[in-house]
Amino acid sequence: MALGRKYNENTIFRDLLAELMELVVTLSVGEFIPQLSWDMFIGGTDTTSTLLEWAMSELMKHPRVMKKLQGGANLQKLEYLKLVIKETIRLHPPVPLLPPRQLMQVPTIMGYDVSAGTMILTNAWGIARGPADWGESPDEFQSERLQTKVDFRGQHFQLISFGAGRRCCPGISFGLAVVEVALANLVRDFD
Ligand code: HEM
Repeated sequence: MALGRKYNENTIFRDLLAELMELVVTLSVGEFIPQLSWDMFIGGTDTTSTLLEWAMSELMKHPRVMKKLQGGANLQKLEYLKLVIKETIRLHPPVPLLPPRQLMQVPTIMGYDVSAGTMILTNAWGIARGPADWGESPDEFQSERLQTKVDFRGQHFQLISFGAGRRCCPGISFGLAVVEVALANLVRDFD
C-alpha cells in the first residue's frame, strides 16, 4: 500500500520504513506528506473503529465481562481491558483476509506444490479460530483466554490479525492505544 506505489515482478519487497526512506528523497515534501497521511488514514480508521464496535458488541453479550471491566482497581482494569481487546482481535480481526502476496519462489505449503507467481490470500480469521490452536470452543469469546504468551505482533502464527513479517502493520501500538482509550471511556459510562 505504501504511498500508492505500483508493484511489478521486479519490485524488491522490503519493509515499509526502507521504502519510505527511499521515497523521501524522490518525492517533494508536498507530495510525500499528503500521500503518507492517506496511507495512515486508509490503514488506521476503519480498522480501529471496527475493532471498537466488535469489542462493545462482545461486552454487551457478556455482561460478566462488562461488570469486571467496570469494577476493581484501575491497574487490574487496564490489564483486563487489554485482554478483552486481544480476544476481540482474535475473534473479529478487522482485516480478516490479509492483503495478497505473490509467491516469488516455488514452495511446498502443507504438502501442496504451489507455482511461483501464485497469489496467496491468508485467512487470518480462520487461523485465529482453528481448533488445533485454540481448543474445543474457538468460536467463543473468552476474555481470559489470551493470558498466555500468544501475541499478535507477528511472532505467533496462530494469531496474525496484524499480519507478520516485513509488511506487518506498523500502526499496532497506535491503533491499540486509540481503541484502549475509546473503549475505556465507553465502558466507564455504559449502563
Ligand atoms: C486495530 C487496528 C489495526 C489492525 C487490525 C490493522 C491490521 C493491519 C493488517 C492486517 C495489515 C496488513 C499486514 C500484512 O500485509 O501482512 C496492515 C497494514 C498496514 N497498517 Fe494496519 N491495522 C490497524 C491499525 C493501523 C493504524 C492505526 C495505522 C496507522 C496509523 C495502520 C497503518 C497500516 C499501514 C500503513 C499498513 C501497510 C504496511 C505495509 O504495506 O508495509 N494500521 N494493518
